[in-house]
Amino acid sequence: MKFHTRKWIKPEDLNPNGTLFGGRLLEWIDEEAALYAVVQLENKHVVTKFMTEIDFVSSAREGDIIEIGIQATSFGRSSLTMYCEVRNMVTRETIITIEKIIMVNLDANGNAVPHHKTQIEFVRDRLND
Ligand SMILES: CCCCCCCCCCCCCCCC(=O)SCCNC(=O)CCNC(=O)[C@H](O)C(C)(C)COP(=O)(O)OP(=O)(O)OC[C@H]1O[C@@H](n2cnc3c(N)ncnc32)[C@H](O)[C@@H]1OP(=O)(O)O
Repeated sequence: MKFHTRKWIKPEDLNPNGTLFGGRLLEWIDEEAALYAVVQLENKHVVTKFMTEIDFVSSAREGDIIEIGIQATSFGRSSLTMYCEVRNMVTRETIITIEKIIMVNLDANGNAVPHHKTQIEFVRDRLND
């Protein structure tokens, strides 16, 4: 799995306990998964449909750098299922895992439509075509 995005934990990202606010992390993950789906499905009309249980394994503190990893695990007809792991960039300690994030490919009217994708594609290969 590639960890494409790094975040530096700032005071505005903290909860009253002084650790990373879970809602902020979920926002970052949702955005990362949406962008991953946009690139894979080559369509900017995607929505989050479903997430499995979220397991906050450990936390992060102000000044920590975390990195977000997303990996496609299956391609449906209109859906894309992804696995997510967030870890501390320095210690490699896992912060959160999400077994399944499902994004759905939409048309301009917001209806689920087939994406005709079956495997992970790399942008560099598309540029070579
Ligand atoms: C290079 C370009 C630069 C441009 C750069 C622009 C970047 C710009 C990025 C913007 C990215 C924004 C991303 C924002 C992310 C949100 O904020 S999304 C907001 C929150 N989500 C929503 O509001 C979604 C609301 N739900 C819906 O609209 C409808 O449920 C949906 C998604 C259209 C699906 O409708 P539906 O009638 O359920 O459709 P249906 O065909 O039955 O199911 C569709 C698929 O979902 C699956 N599914 C349905 N229900 C479930 C379920 N409960 N569990 C699991 N799977 C399910 C089905 O199995 C099906 O999968 P496939 O078999 O087709 O693979």
